[in-house]
Amino acid sequence: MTEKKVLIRLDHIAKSFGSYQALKDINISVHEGEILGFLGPSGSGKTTTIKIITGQLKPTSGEAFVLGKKSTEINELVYEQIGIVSDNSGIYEKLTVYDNLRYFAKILAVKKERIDELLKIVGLYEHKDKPAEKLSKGQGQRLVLARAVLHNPKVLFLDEPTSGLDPTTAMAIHQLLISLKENGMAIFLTTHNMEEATKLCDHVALLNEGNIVEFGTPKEICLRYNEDKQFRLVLNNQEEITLPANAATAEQIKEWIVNDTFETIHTCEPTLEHVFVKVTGKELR
Ligand SMILES: Nc1ncnc2c1ncn2[C@@H]1O[C@H](COP(=O)(O)OP(=O)(O)OP(=O)(O)O)[C@@H](O)[C@H]1O
Repeated sequence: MTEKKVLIRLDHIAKSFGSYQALKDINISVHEGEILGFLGPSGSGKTTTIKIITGQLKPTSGEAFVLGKKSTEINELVYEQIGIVSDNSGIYEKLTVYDNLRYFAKILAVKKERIDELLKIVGLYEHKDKPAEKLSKGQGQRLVLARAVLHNPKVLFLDEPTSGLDPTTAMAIHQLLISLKENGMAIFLTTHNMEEATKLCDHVALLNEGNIVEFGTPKEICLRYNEDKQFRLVLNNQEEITLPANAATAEQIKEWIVNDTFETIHTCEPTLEHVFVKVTGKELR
């Protein structure tokens, strides 16, 4: 098997604003075909990190690389292979959905057929003649995403891609991100939605007060915090009970199996949301 290329790398990145140290010592790699979830409470340094990787901010110390190039030296050739979705996404409100994409397609030398293909994927094809200002929030977010991936970049940065979207639209965006990743794109994603991170991300980095305090697959991280091993059962009379994983419980469950006394049995490992609150001491926003 060929080794996957590292497309984003942060090497001992620190960033101070005056006397305030926003990032302390950040080290991460994101490979081709990987979605990294960059999670952290409000103000923990997520946007600052994206700005450093994409060359919009200089780190105080350390080095960031994107597509093998130092972030402080990114040129047009590298920018052409990066997609960024943030608040300021450069959509022209008065232009129609189609014309917005056609405008960027021209700049990026993308074939017109790609516009129709993407509009269908993000579910905006039937709205293609609407001015962007008339789109709903979810439709607008999908247009911004379509614009960011129009030229099929190798690396994509997404700040909260599905915040405030209905579940169907969020799912359509998830499917698009999975297909982009399967085609080799490296996706760097910030989210406050722990369910989204669990479902979508190959790896998750948990940022707190400028440091990465946990890193791993969502499953690995959750299992690290599985201290009180327990089972949750629903009995035939709908009663729900939680029991510790010990010999007495094993005996009890054996008896219930023999007598067909329960409906369901689950293990109770913590969710990423539990871990987040435990590690950061902060509730999700
Ligand atoms: N230009 C700046 N000057 C001074 N302080 C800044 C600047 N940019 C960010 N900060 C501070 O750095 C810290 C990290 O900010 P950042 O925007 O990276 O957080 P975040 O994790 O993206 O937060 P949120 O989830 O709320 O978007 C915050 O305390 C913020 O006030």
